[in-house]
Amino acid sequence: AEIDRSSSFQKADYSSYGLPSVLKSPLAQRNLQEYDGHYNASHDWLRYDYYNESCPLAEQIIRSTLRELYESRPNIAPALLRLVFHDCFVRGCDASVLLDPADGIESEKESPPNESLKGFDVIDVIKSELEEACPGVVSCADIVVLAARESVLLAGGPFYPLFTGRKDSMVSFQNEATFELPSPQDDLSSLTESFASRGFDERETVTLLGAHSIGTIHCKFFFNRLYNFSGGDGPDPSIDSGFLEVLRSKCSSIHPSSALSASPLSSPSPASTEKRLSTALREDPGVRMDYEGQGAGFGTLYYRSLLQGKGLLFVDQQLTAAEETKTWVRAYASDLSLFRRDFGLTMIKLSSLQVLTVPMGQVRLDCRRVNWK
Ligand code: HEM
Repeated sequence: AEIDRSSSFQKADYSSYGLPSVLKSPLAQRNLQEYDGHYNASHDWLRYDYYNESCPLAEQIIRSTLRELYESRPNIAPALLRLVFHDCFVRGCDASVLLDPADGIESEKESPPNESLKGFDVIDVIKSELEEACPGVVSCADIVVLAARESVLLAGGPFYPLFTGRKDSMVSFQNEATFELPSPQDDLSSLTESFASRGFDERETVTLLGAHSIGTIHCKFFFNRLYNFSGGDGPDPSIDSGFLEVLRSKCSSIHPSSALSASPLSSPSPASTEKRLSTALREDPGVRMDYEGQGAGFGTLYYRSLLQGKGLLFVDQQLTAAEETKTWVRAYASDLSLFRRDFGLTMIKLSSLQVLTVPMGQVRLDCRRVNWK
């Protein structure tokens, strides 16, 4: 993509996004204390505007490249938002999800929960622009978090400030990706346990799942809810009946054998199964998360749908299964600005999980490969 280096973006001015007052909220204070503790403990090098001297245009280049690509491919925004979750949730935000399989590397990309991840080519484009501007300086891990931040903004979500200075991992963690990423079939207690293991409380878990306001979910991830829920022969009783018909008709073309069985993503899948799943994905039309065509509203529509029994994934609908989480679903359904504030703060927290900083890690020259000296 061509970069317009002449256009000068202003340095992020958080006041125009209303963040300073946000940062005074109790949730923010708690989060910031956690970040401070985190950074002071071992990560003194993550800081605001890390590339100020070494690559002053870095964030602008990421922004303008994405904006240009987004014009013709708006689905890159949901893809990159999902990518940051899958990177940061598995051993932290270290770009390990970007590594291709190679000698000695069993890549996370090839683990079943990552099978339908997209956006790797977009990261490559951004990386090559950055390499041209400042060779060997900007890490892939920073690109992943900054690209997700721009994607949220492009999709109509909030802006949030991010520290930079992450380094890239030299290993990929395929087993962890297979077993530790949550499953679309998780019930509420598995979901909250899984997010608690990464330091997110129930409120933050509800907040993060608001990312499912945008993008597409392939039918195979919820097909069992339409016909043979829990191994029985009826639909999931928590689905609104009119919505059930809509979903059945949207997913009528997929072959039931390609749908997930009871516990699909929690066990490793042999190569033959992966091939079958990829073929199935190509034939699966999926359902857009803003299926009712009410505009790509980032936020409240998702939570309002949950309150009406119109969640797509079982795990989404589980947010209404207990008061502790349902309270936040209700709050976000009716208060867009509360959701936007919390979402920004929780994305800051997600983007700061277990980062690698000097002297650990490296700045990969190609995000798909480790630099071997
Ligand atoms: C319990 C936790 C989660 C589970 C089980 C889960 C699962 C899924 C599944 C199965 C899909 C559909 C993929 C496809 O059809 O190809 C999806 C899509 C997506 N997920 Fe999640 N997800 C979770 C949490 C999150 C979080 C925390 C984020 C980001 C902060 C996120 C962002 C997205 C986005 C943006 C999409 C749409 C991707 C696209 O259209 O390309 N998810 N997720």
